[in-house]
Amino acid sequence: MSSKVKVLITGASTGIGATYAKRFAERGHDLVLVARSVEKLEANAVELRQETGVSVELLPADLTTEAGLLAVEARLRDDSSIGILVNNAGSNVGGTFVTQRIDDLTKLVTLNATSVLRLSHAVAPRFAEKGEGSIINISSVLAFAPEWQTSVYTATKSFVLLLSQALQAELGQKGVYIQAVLPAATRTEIWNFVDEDKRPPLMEVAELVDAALVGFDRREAVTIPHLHEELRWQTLETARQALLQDTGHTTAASRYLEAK
Ligand SMILES: NC(=O)C1=CN([C@@H]2O[C@H](COP(=O)(O)OP(=O)(O)OC[C@H]3O[C@@H](n4cnc5c(N)ncnc54)[C@H](OP(=O)(O)O)[C@@H]3O)[C@@H](O)[C@H]2O)C=CC1
Ligand SMILES: N[C@@H](C=O)C(=O)O
Repeated sequence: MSSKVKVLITGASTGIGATYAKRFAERGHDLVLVARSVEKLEANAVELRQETGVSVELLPADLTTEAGLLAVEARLRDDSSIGILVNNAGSNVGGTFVTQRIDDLTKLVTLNATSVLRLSHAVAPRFAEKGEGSIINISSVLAFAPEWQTSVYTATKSFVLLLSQALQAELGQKGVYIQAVLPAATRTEIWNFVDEDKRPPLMEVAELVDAALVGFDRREAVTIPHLHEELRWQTLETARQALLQDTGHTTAASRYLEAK
């Protein structure tokens, strides 16, 4: 049993989540791994136990179902040894808004957004009470790019970013750390829905996660590993705050006043 806090990672069977599992195991954290594919989870668990000696528990769950969400929420609420939650599970769907099936879109929202909300809410009271605990939410740079790709996926990633920033504002003062990680194109199976010749240049997943963990160790609120010019993010945030400061008027802006 590790003396370090236990880490629960969703979407830990492949890609970014599986790499987070490897890295946290290498740091000596016991793990709880969540995904649908028991076979992949078991294979990862065997390798991680052999390589690092940490405890690895599997919690197979489909986070687009009520039963799956309830099972993981209960574990997060009841297991006080879990001190880090990585909300990573996510998917995308191909096609355009008008061609995508609404069932697929509602599942996408449940996985990418509702699961982040519900699992964060399952741990936040305990973390706040204890005055410590971390939540890593995997958003995307597409949170800034509604015109770039499928609309609903982008909207879910904007939700994750804004929720993370709001929770950091509320819970940071109580000792809880919330990190929003915004990857850009990274080599994982999520790209399977895009033809190989249509994919952008991809960052290797270990490079992405290692950079994100540097941000985590620095307690950075928003971590954007692909963004080389940090000033671009800082400028966006400054402009956002300035916009908010200019919305306290009681009369409409002159550009909306019709000539009398
Ligand atoms: N790769 C990239 O370019 C980028 C990825 N991201 C985000 O990174 C996160 C991880 O994605 P990535 O590693 O790339 O993709 P992968 O497809 O490689 O991994 C997705 C993970 O989520 C799990 N998952 C999918 N559906 C469900 C479900 N219904 N219930 C529970 N788990 C589920 C999968 O496991 P299983 O199928 O076994 O359930 C898998 O472990 C996502 O949130 C994604 O939006 C953000 C920006 C860029
Ligand atoms: N392309 C998206 C993943 O599918 C993303 O960059 O978030």
